[in-house]
Order: sequence, then structure tokens, then C-alpha cells
Amino acid sequence: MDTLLKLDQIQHAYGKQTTISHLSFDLRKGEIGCLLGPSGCGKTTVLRCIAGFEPLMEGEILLNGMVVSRANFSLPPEQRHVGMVFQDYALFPHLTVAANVGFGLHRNHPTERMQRVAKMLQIVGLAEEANKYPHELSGGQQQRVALARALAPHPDLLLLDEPFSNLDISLRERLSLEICDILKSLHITAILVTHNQDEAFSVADVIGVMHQGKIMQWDTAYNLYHRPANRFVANFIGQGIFLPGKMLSPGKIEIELGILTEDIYHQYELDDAIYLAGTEVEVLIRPDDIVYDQQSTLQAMVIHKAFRGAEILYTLKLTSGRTLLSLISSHHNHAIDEKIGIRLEADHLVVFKKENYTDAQE
Ligand SMILES: Nc1ncnc2c1ncn2[C@@H]1O[C@H](COP(=O)(O)OP(=O)(O)OP(=O)(O)O)[C@@H](O)[C@H]1O
Repeated sequence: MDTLLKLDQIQHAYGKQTTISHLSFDLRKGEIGCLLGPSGCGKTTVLRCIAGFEPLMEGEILLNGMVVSRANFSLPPEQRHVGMVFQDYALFPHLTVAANVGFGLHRNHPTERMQRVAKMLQIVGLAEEANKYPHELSGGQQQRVALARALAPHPDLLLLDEPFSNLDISLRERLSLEICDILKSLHITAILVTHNQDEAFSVADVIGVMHQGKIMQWDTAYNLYHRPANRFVANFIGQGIFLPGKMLSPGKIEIELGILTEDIYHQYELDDAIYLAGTEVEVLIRPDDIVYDQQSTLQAMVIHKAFRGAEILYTLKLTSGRTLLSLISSHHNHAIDEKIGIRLEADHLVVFKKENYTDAQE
């Protein structure tokens, strides 16, 4: 697949405050990328740079191999063939649904424009609502009109900034999948900005986890969860806790739950020192790594439980006083203060060197 969008070491600042620093990623044609990160990390600013609303201090943005932004140069937004969908829909209240969708098609012949509008409304399932006004539609319908309007001029790239955040949870899940299907069926290349992991996981082919204006890891959801590149990603994605451990010998780590051998853990901060016996490390334990085992001699006390339907998320206290999370089938309904047998069942644990606490605790 060809690269459609390339961000190469971009730098951006609002006044003296650096907002984006040395940020790079590539997106291929037809891919849906996602920028995921805590509030204020710079996600919207990256979208605005791509759209051409913000100048770069350094680095380059290329669309279809052509530089559209670099220091002292910015191709105007309307010449970039980039569509945008915002959180607040931004529909024109005095125009009908059809007129909203046709708004960006003023250069087209009227017949062609009508056909295109009808096609877009049919794709987003709103053919029947063409003559209504935005206030006569639900939030989900308005967002689909906004999508149809952004797609109508055939953009090369679609940017979606928190498009579902004004919708209630069930609608947001349904609409995000629906919109993902529409984008995939039209082979649209898109970038979605969100701070909602579930949304990123269900929609994106590739996700960039952002922190303080940088991309911490640009990867698939699977790798972000199972192979986080650093502690920030490990903390930010999914749930889990770090248990302290010690290298016994190369390939062997002792933690409170037993001895881990090299076949079940990965160590990412590739540094030879981590192999030395006695090195203190921390091992990321996810809730699905800890299973209930009545026969196990390893015991932990239930100190909190959160019912999740098919499963219960237990917070367990180990003998040392450290806590663990465990996702256990809700058929096993243990009581608070009950001691239960547990076992570590994992095939790819992540290990970090102890002192590497850099910006992990957000
Ligand atoms: N117009 C502006 N002028 C000055 N600073 C700004 C401006 N817009 C954003 N910022 C600052 O730039 C940083 C990045 O903001 P940005 O909106 O890109 O973050 P975000 O990750 O999209 O946040 P959120 O998820 O809350 O929307 C923040 O510290 C923000 O306060």
C-alpha cells in the first residue's frame, strides 16, 4: 500500500509553548489511524497542522508525496483535499440536510451535485431526511450528516476530531462502528482523534499514543496492549499494575508470584544491564494474566470487586500487601475479604528496569 500521509519530525508551538515536538508517523492509503492520548497532549493540534490551520516550526507534512507544510510554507487548507468532521457537528442550521451535504460542491454541475448528495445520504442512511433541518435530527443523525458533508467532495484524507464525544455511550459505540464500516467500504484514509481507548481499538488500524506533544508508540492495538514500548504506554493502555522483581540470572526473574523465564516475558528497554543478576525490574501484570485456581498455594485476599457481566474485576491483596487486578468469570462470585487461590497464566509479560519511571505516572 502507498503512503498517503507522512509527518516527518514536525514541531509546533503556540507562542513560546512547544505543543508538538519531533512527531513523525506515516499513514497508508485506506488506513484508519487514531491519535489517542490524555487531554492537552496535542492531538487536535496535530490534526490542525495536517489540515493546514497551524504553521510548522520544523519538519514536514507530505500528502500524496507532496510537501504541504514546512517551516515558512503552508499550502492553504482548501487546496489540500482534506475533509474534517468535528465534535460539535458544525452543520449550518438554516440549511437543509441536503444543502449541508452539498455545501462543498458549489463548483460541480447542479445535476452532478444532486446525484452526489443523494448518494452520500444513502451511504450514511439518511436519504429520507434530505429535506429536514439539523435541529429536527438526533445527535447521531447530525453527525452522519457531518460525515456525508465531509465525504461529498471526495477528500483524499478525512480528519475526525472527537466526532462521537457528544453522544451517549451506546450510540457512540454503534455510530463509531457504523462510520468505520462506511470509511472502509469507500476506502477512505482517515485519522480519528480521541481519548477513548475502546473507540480507538474498535475503529483504528493503527494507533498513535500521544503524551506531551510526542508519539510514544505508533502501533496496532494488539501491540500497544501486549507489547507497550515504554511505561507511559503500558500505564495508559488497558489496566494492569507493576510488580517489583529481580533478575536471578539471564532469562530468569523472581517476582512475588514465582519465577518467570524468558519464554514468557519481553523486555523492551534493550539495555544489557538488565540481564545482570540482581538488577531490579518491574513486571507489568494485566488482569487477564491472573487466573483463579482453587488448588493454588498462592493466596490473595479480595479487597474490591467490580461486576462486568460475564466477568468480575477483582482487586486482590497479596501477602506482601501489594495489590493485583484479576478478571475472573462471574460464576466465581467471591466475597470481599475472602482469600482465594490464584495463579499467573501469561505468555508475554512486559518487563521494565526499575529506575525508568520517566513520565509513567499520569
Ligand atoms: N489556540 C491556542 N493557543 C494557545 N495554546 C493552545 C491553543 N490551543 C491549544 N493550546 C494548548 O496546546 C496544548 C495542546 O492542545 P490540544 O487541543 O492540541 O490538545 P488535545 O490533546 O487535543 O486536548 P483535548 O483532548 O483536551 O482536546 C494544550 O496545552 C493547550 O492548552
